[in-house]
Amino acid sequence: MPADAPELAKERDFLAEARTQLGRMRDRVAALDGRYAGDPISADALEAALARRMEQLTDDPEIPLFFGRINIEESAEIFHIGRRHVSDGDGEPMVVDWRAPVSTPFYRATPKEPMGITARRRYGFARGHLTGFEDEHLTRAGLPTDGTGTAHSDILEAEIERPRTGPMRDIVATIQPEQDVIVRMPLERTLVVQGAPGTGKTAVGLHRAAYLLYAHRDQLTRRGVLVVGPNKSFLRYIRDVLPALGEIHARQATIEEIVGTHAPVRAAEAADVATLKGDGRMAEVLRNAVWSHVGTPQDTLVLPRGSFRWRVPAYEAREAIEQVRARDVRYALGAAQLRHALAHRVLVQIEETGDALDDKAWDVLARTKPVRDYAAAVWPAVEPRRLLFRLLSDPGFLAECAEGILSEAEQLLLTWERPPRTPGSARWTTADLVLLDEIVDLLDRMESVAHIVVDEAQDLSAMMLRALGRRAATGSLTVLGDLAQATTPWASRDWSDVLGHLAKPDGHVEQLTAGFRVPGDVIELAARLLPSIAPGLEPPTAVRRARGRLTITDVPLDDVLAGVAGLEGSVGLIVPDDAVAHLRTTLAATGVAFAVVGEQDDERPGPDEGDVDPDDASEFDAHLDLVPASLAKGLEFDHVVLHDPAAIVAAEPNHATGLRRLYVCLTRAVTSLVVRHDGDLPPELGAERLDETLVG
Ligand SMILES: Nc1ncnc2c1ncn2[C@@H]1O[C@H](COP(=O)(O)OP(=O)(O)OP(=O)(O)O)[C@@H](O)[C@H]1O
Repeated sequence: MPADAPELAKERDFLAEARTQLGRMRDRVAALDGRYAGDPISADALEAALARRMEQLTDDPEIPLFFGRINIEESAEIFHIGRRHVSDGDGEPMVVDWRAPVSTPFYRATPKEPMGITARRRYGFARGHLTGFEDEHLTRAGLPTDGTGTAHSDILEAEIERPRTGPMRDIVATIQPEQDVIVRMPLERTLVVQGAPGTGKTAVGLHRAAYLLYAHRDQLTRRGVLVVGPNKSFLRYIRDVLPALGEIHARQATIEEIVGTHAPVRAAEAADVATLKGDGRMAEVLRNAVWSHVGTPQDTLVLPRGSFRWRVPAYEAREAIEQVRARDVRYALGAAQLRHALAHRVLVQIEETGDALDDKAWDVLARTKPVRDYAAAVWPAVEPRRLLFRLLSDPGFLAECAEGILSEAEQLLLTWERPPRTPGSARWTTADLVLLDEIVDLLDRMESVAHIVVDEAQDLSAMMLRALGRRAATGSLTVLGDLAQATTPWASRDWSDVLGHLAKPDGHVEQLTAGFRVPGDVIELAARLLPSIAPGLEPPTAVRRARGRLTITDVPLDDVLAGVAGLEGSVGLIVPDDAVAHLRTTLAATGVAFAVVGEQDDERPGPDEGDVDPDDASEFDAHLDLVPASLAKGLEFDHVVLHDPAAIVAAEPNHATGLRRLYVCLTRAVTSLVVRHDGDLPPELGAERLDETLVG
């Protein structure tokens, strides 16, 4: 970093002035009074908007107001770039938002393609204090480069190498060109981002959400943005990222929470049953099941009106049904349209007698009891839970709906062995709720949000993807995932299938290849599994300078834990799920403070509801996290102790899935990884080829 003291002093003055101006902006908002709005509803909305604006303008002294600067060649203007826009008293920008178009060259300019800027400056900060800067001149030849056309940056390197603590942080100061291209893709584009572990998929997806919220503020806040993650612990891990970028309007949910509005999940089921329920063919079965309710009228509709009795013969009612069905509308709308079609036939007869009737009269006819009763008999209302209950408990009905779609064996697999007595007493599983979601949508079109970011998407079944696709029917999606990390039996093998199930066949696949998390040695070990689990996929290229520390050992776990106890940064002890309870007790006995990832899912007692150990840390804030292997996905820790890999593999329904789970667990480490085994390492790790020095 250059020791250019006068320039550094100038930048510090600029920072102080920017802070003053931010304070002024905040004071101005504070002086506005929502109560003077025209009516109470606008007043409430205005008050809420002002409160939000105040929140956005809050100055956190720990967070730098800007992290970069660019010099524009043509105008000779200088722009400081930060998390939010700050203007001076005359409305001139002092700091521009990182998402503004003017900021793009900060992320993407190279000496080869300077994008209209002459220089880029990056700032070093420590707890909000400006400590230095480094300049990169993009139009001067002969610069040292790292081979990618970008000069080496110590500040960038320090950010990438920093020890990890706590939940995930934003990467706004160091977004890389290949990542920035994805972040700023147009809203209409549905994208899949395939990337090996630690290539920044989650970070990129969240920054893309923040970018889209900025670039299409009205549309996105009105119609909504949804971030979907694999489980609640993961959502807790990422929950601070968007608020740190000033965005508090994105809903974050798991797929279980999304479909959980239909009924509570009360049971789990065998993998083969859940897999079949997640199969895309189920959509066709459910469609048949819903539409099987439409009957063939045999009787005449008779509608008494005054002294007349108007009639619609059965063959005309059949015709009306055909016409409505040909429109391919949702089932419930079809029922309403049938009532109107029947009423219309009566209307025409009345008009033929010389009576002129208007549309209101048409509506009234459609709502008369004889029309409603007749329509309800041939196009009855369908209750989703009742329908699914029937499908899973009545083999005859299932056979009718699944004919030519599911084999007899598959139908048998779907049918409940011991059916519950009523739909109300059914113990629904997650896969059932996804089916209910499909039925609800067959009945009535669901509302669509403007954009969905879905993480770990490789693990979703076809039916789950359909549930998300319909929620973005008039919007778009950013789909993040890694086929090599697929650990559900219903996972996708191909991104074009995923796009098909999302009903976005035109979406396209982007790749991220640079690994920001996992050090080289650890990648090399994990990559040995790739030929068995995802033959077409490449490991990431480690951009981290640190090679990392990798130890493979069979010494007792206590000794390993003693070895990592004093290390700086977070420690994740990843263990087979069924070892958690035992290790929890063992760790508690040692008096070490730790948290169990996922434990917060089961409502912890409040302060007045029992004894909460004050030493109990909450996950991601603790130095040591005990992590069930099934919840390791998406997380990272400075130091990982991976306990009993053979048992982690064996816990999965098949060996390939077990190896993928192991791959996920092996790739959580930022600095060091200890693989602790009992002499039974999975052969795919190539233990015989392990370097002597690694084997502790
Ligand atoms: N441009 C960047 N600058 C600094 N750090 C980065 C950058 N991109 C990613 N990282 C860091 O790399 C780590 C991994 O990122 P992230 O979790 O988004 O990767 P991922 O591809 O989603 O991984 P996984 O497949 O394991 O879920 C995070 O700590 C993230 O902050």
